[in-house]
Amino acid sequence: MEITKICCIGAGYVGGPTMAVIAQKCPHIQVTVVDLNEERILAWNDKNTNNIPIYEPGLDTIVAEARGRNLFFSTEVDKAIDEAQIIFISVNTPTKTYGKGKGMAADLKYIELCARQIARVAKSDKIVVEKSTLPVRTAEAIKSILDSTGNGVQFQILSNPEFLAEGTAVQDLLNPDRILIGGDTTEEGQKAIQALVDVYSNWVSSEKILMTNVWSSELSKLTANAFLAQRISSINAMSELCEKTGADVNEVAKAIGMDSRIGAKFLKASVGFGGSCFQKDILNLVYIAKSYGLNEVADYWEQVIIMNDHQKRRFSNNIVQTLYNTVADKKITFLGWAFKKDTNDTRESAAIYVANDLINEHANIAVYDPKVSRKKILSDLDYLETRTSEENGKSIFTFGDPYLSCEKAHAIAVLTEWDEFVHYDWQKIYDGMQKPAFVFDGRNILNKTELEDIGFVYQAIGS
Ligand SMILES: NC(=O)c1ccc[n+]([C@@H]2O[C@H](COP(=O)([O-])OP(=O)(O)OC[C@H]3O[C@@H](n4cnc5c(N)ncnc54)[C@H](O)[C@@H]3O)[C@@H](O)[C@H]2O)c1
Ligand SMILES: O=c1ccn([C@@H]2O[C@H](COP(=O)(O)OP(=O)(O)O[C@H]3O[C@H](CO)[C@@H](O)[C@H](O)[C@H]3O)[C@@H](O)[C@H]2O)c(=O)[nH]1
Repeated sequence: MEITKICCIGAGYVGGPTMAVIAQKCPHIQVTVVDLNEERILAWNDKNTNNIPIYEPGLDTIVAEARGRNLFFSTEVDKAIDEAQIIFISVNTPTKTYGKGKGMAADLKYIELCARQIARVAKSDKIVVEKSTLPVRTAEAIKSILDSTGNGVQFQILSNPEFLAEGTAVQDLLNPDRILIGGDTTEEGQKAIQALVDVYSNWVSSEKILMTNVWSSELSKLTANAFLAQRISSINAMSELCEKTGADVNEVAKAIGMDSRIGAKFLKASVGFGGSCFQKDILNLVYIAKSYGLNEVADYWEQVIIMNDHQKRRFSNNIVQTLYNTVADKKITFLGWAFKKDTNDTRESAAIYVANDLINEHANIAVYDPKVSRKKILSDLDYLETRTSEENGKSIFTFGDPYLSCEKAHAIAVLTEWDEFVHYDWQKIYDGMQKPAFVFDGRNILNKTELEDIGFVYQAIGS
């Protein structure tokens, strides 16, 4: 089957960049990204590609090249579904905040709505691709909804999880480690797999395209995130032991990372991992394991989250303790609010939880982040429902200039590893601060010797 029209439901951090790259690499395919969120679609269509809703290095250039040619952003969901041969579902699958599985299971209501909408609208055969991260066996539920229409339309469901990391999304999409496609072993299933393989083959070599059954594909995504997050919690656990013993976690990470069986990546100790995926996907994995009665499996993975929560809490406790057991009315400057560098995404960022703890201790928090707005910071805190929006507003001070944000501060906490923080004039910052001037480096990016020579009291993670 020659694919000429693709539609993607969900113009978020996955749908937007993924479809932009498909459109760039497949000029013969019309790619339409649809979303219910009008504001988001308007921003994707903004004449100035600096204003697209997602900040990812290189994304604006790709959008500028393909948009209007074969890449379209629209709120006309029905029309796009009707026209497309392949429909990607890239909607959000957050942790449930209500009912059975609250706080653990993935909320599949948006997925189900998509399936029902496709079932209602489709008049010709479609390949439906799960791009969102989903619990293993979700394809079964989607299939059941799609096959109940009685209108004779044939649907093939594929699982094609996305492995991009934010901040490097464009590079990850252009040069993926692998493309995973799960589908049925039937002849129709194999044809559908081949149609999707043909799309990716426009820029990904065949040895990187892996085909499995649907359940393996769905579960591989949760497994990959669990393994990645586990490495961070493992090194963070060691960081605490390093602090007690005089070992240095950076040295330990380097030493173990040189073992080719362990590998050097994802061993950076930090204030704790954030982002919309790791916690959500591990909690989902834990829930699935429990639902099959696999309590040891569930407990094993839950420990990754417990360790991460401990790491965030340890960081805020240490700030309070070091500042003579009180931060009340003190100015603590946060450099960074995003969950990692090179993204404007703040979901589950460690900064939110550290700020929340310090506001409980009556600190004033000054924030500078090159890509995150005051509105976003306040909504992140409001979401925790620890106190009123008004109270949050009175505790948070945001700055567009990093030097101003540090003026008269009692302490600086580095929450995101933005490159620019390393290159600041730290002498100038020191001169403007209260003394002793403390720096708590939650990302281990600053030069300890240089800072101590200036006069800072410098504390990193794990040394
Ligand atoms: N963010 C990442 O880096 C990443 C990477 C890999 C996989 N994932 C997975 O991809 C999925 C999407 O994540 P995201 O970060 O892009 O989420 P997101 O919240 O940024 O985007 C989802 C979009 O879907 C839209 N939407 C929801 N229901 C809809 C409907 N019925 N019709 C039309 N639009 C609808 C929302 O308005 C939103 O704009 C999740 O399952 C996530 O786990 C995310
Ligand atoms: O050694 C490390 C590596 C990462 N982090 C932190 O871990 C979090 C997640 O980082 P990263 O994995 O790079 O970004 P995400 O965009 O969350 O990407 C993860 O989650 C995505 C969504 O499922 C997957 O597609 C990706 O493969 C997976 O890496 C961030 O807070 C990082 O600062 C560390 O603390 N130490």
